[in-house]
Amino acid sequence: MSPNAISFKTSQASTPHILIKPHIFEADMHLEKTQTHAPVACALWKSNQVVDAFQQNEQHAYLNIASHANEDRPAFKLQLNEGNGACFPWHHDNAGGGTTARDRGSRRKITVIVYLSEPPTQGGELVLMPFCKPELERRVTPVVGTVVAFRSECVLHRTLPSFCDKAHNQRTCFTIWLESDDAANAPLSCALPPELLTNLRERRGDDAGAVPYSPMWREFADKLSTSPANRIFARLVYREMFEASLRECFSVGGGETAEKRTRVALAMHEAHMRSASDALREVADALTWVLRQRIEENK
Ligand SMILES: O=C(O)CCC(=O)C(=O)O
Ligand SMILES: [Fe+2]
Repeated sequence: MSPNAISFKTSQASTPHILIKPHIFEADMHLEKTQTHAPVACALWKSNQVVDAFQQNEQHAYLNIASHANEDRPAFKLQLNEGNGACFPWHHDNAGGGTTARDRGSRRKITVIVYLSEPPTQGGELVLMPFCKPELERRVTPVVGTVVAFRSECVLHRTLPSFCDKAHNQRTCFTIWLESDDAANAPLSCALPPELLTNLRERRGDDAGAVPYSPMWREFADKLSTSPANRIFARLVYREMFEASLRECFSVGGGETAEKRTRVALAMHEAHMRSASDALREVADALTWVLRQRIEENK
């Protein structure tokens, strides 16, 4: 298995920075040695059963799940989390990536995870956080026999720090990504309704802040929650949550290496946020207002 890494892109053009997640390893099914070591999982990958299940269900037709043959199949990975607090920070699964079958992050639509071990002694849950919908937050305990499928292009998610004291409760799973032919990562149009633009303009006046946010921002947030476009705002709206999870993920193990890794991860996060335009920030502030309202309502 090889270390699981995260790639950060600070702009559309820049080459990604790669940082490894301590104590998390993965094996890519495109590699022959993985196929040999995991023949059952490999047979499932090659059978396209999971793709078929999504394609044949009319309810999922809008997702446009694509079929791929042989080497062109989307990623299928085995994952081992050794514990010691190892975790994934908040992310979407289609945040860029290359164009080869192995690294085609941009078309991912659905993530299917099959858990394979006893639950960790502590933590390790997968947390799903639909955009601006705190009432829909879900936690999944990673226990053998559990299968979870979610729209990873638009649902922010992470795993919580995992601790285990026995070999059989090291967190193991395999992950199947389903892609669509429409490039979910392409430049996104999610036009603001004109009333919301007017609302922003009014708020920008001399009496800044005196004009309230329009309740229509709630509807806009709802639309965004099922669109990959929410990725543009997620880091700004959930900035503290992102930061805390990056610290948790990269400081595992302590010492100089962990400190350096954490510093780099946080610097990338900051750079991402700094690169946001003023207009984007303004919209993110309005969406943050929606999120805070909803958190209050759910108390
Ligand atoms: O291990 C999990 O439960 C989630 C992993 C994940 O989010 C990913 O591989 O992108
Ligand atoms: Fe993910």
